[in-house]
Amino acid sequence: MTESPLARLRERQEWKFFGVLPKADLPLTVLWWTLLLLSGIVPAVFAIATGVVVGVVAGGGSLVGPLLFAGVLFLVMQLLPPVLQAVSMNLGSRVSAWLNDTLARTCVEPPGIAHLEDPALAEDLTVAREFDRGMTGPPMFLNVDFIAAGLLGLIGGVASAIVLVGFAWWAPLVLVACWAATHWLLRESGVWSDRNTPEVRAAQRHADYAYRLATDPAPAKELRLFGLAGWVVERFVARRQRLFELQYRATRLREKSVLLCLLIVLAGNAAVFGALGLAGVTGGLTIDRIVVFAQSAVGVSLIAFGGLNWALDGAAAPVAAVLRLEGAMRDRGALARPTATPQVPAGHAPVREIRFRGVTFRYPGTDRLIFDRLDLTIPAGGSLAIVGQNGAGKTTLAKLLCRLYDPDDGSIEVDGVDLRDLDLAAWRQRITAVFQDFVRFELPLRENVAPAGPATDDELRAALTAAGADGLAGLDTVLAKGYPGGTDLSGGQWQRVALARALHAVRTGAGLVLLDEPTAQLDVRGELAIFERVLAATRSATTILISHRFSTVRLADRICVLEHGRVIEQGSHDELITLGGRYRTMYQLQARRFDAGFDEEGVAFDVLG
Ligand SMILES: Nc1ncnc2c1ncn2[C@@H]1O[C@H](COP(=O)(O)OP(=O)(O)OP(=O)(O)O)[C@@H](O)[C@H]1O
Repeated sequence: MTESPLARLRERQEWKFFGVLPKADLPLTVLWWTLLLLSGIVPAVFAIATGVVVGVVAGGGSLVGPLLFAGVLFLVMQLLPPVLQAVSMNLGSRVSAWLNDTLARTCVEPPGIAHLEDPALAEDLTVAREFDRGMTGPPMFLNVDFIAAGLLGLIGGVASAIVLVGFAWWAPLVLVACWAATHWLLRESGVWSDRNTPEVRAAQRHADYAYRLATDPAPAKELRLFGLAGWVVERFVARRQRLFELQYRATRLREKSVLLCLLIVLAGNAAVFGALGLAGVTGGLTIDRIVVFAQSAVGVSLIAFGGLNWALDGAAAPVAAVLRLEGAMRDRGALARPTATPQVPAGHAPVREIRFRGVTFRYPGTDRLIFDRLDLTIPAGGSLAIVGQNGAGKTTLAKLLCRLYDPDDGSIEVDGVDLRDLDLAAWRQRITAVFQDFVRFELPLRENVAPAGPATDDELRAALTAAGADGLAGLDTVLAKGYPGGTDLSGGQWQRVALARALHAVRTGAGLVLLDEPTAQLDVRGELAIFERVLAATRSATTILISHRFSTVRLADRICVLEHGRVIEQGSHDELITLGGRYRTMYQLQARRFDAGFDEEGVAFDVLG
């Protein structure tokens, strides 16, 4: 089935661009279009007014009225452009703001996170995020100004063409066709058409990455240490160069096309002006009418070339990208629908147990099986440590518990209710976590500990003390350099703050605590003391600890060993040591490494590879 022309038009990114303008700012858009129409029509009316003045001069009569009218029009013609420019730029900024807000919402709103990891969406995401940086074209506020100039040409040209109908019906048709052909010829010759190719977008992504490597503080250490400064700059310059080349190639006027355009335009104008001249000579047209029509014939040329296509391509690309992402991210970040009315977990969930039943899971868009019919029961109210080699799936298990993804097969049940049938927001309110890559909010310590809501100073201090983080900074000190009075913390200090955040959440109702390497950056002495305190503070909750440090692992009530997507051993520390399986091997390996007299019991050891 072929699409209707209207449907095809609606699919065009230019159409989408104009559709977004009223969403960005309705009154400003109405004003913009009104000013555009006025600005486009006034010069054609001015041509008529000058014709009237010439007619009066030639034929006699009072000049006051015609001169006054022409004078007012002239004044309006002088006043409109700066006003239109200001409105265009303002509207462009509103469009930028709308796009940025929409993109932020689009990224944040889906309940899952797969949409942020999907390579198929990465290019659109780059275009949508970077459009105002000027890497592949002017920023939006300038583009809207260029678009206004282009539209003005079109409206002005059409207005002049309408006036020219008074001379001969064919004259405006010929001129409009000739001038419009310049658009078609130049566009078809590829002048504007390849500005947003995958190659441009890929170059943009690489340039952007190199730029961030160079300007962000985090990579600064490695750049210097590994002597990568030159490499980053070269990479950035090379990608930018490539972008410029692509841009240049895309915008370069092809000589052959231009020559053809000039010939067409020359022929059309020769015909019209020839006819005008002839009509003047043979007395078919009076001088005032010749003045009007000659100006109109010149006015039709406003349709020509213009930067309209070019500016529209540039402005419409991010709009189309954001609108595409809106739908795609909603789909990719969606989770399975509940089979019944979502249930709100009772009390401090879970009450009895969490059970993984035959859970099979691959990350979306990948083939590797992370869990293969995994069965695991986590009794509520105790602590469970999960151990296993790098990449065994420990963090993935925590992410599934947070329902950031759904299993491909099997189910995760909380007190017998499938996680998919629980009210997601209510479930997440009952979970707290310290992830390996926890967020270091550039906010005051207060909000780092209690980001979700207000807390009293006493509550905050209690959480900080339990996490061994008292005295790090004032509650209102911003934990980032670059803010007045701001400070940065060491890795271990940050980890204590993240622990305090989790402990505070437990105090305010979280019943499931996920700790993914929560003490990896703590010094050996601090680690044990703090972990014991954390266990005490989370006694009322169900705690899941992921760790390579057996000194903390052994403190958990139960331990499970994850390998090849399944649980291969389970039990208390003593039980697993007695069992003499994988846990015991790993434990002893680590104990031996740290057997250098740290601790008689071999308690203080470190990461197992
Ligand atoms: N977002 C993702 N998309 C695709 N694959 C992923 C993603 N995150 C992790 N993986 C893969 O899933 C596997 C399990 O990762 P996971 O982070 O759960 O391991 P882990 O047991 O926590 O490892 P570690 O001890 O190193 O922290 C790894 O092979 C990893 O490459």
